[in-house]
Amino acid sequence: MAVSSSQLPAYKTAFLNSCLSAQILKLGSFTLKSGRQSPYFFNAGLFHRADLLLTISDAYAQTIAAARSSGELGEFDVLFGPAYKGIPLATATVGRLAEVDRAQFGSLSYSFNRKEAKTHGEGGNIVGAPLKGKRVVVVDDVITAGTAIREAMDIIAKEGAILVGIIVALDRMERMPDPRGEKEGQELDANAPRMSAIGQVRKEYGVPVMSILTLDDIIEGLNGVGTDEDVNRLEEYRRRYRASD
Ligand SMILES: O=P(O)(O)OC[C@H]1O[C@H](OP(=O)(O)OP(=O)(O)O)[C@H](O)[C@@H]1O
Ligand SMILES: O=C(O)c1cc(=O)[nH]c(=O)[nH]1
Repeated sequence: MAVSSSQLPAYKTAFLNSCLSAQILKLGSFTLKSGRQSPYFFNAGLFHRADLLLTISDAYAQTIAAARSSGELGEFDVLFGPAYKGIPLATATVGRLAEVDRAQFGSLSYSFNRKEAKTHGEGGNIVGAPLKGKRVVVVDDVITAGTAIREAMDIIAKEGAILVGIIVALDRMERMPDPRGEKEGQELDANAPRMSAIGQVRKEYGVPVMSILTLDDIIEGLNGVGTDEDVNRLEEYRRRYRASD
């Protein structure tokens, strides 16, 4: 299955094709951390091969560099990768940014958290650059309900750092879970529109949240390439869970 959409920029098409050929983006039936059943899943753990790691770190680096040039993203000192999948992503992206523009990005650092604090040796749960007083961009794979990104932001605040922006590979564009529960097959209340976790973070923290791909891009790319059944399932999921922002 090879995507060649005239509606998507070339870099998105190339990234989408890499994700499909390495089965990083899979179609089927998956249970998300939020409990939702999804017809697609983005497994960033599969960017382990050298050429794929270069592809994704280049996509993050180009998106960050463009946002810096346009002024959308302010100055920053550290890329922070939340454990676990954010760790190789932030680390590889720091290296790629220095290759893209050594004068501007050569002194950037990476930093990440341990899920469990270390009690011997250097101790603590931050590895890499200490965060105190530093301006930080978070690099992660996916934001769905926002649980993981909020944990990352709590760490940044606790360490005394300043959040400047967030970048993810995929914006799933879905509404935050309804605290009253969401039963399979039950129509979600159209009178109670809910924002995406990304929209909520943008509003609450006033920082840019950038993504390389969105669910709209995936559907656009797969139109006429994937099976009708797969595309219909994606469209139905988007219709059901679409966020209000
Ligand atoms: O927005 P959310 O609903 O929190 O879901 C998205 C997050 O969940 C997964 O990470 P997970 O916390 O499972 O950790 P991992 O990186 O160790 O896989 C995934 O990698 C995203 O970061
Ligand atoms: O919501 C999730 O748990 C989730 C979705 C997705 O596409 N990829 C992932 O790693 N987690």
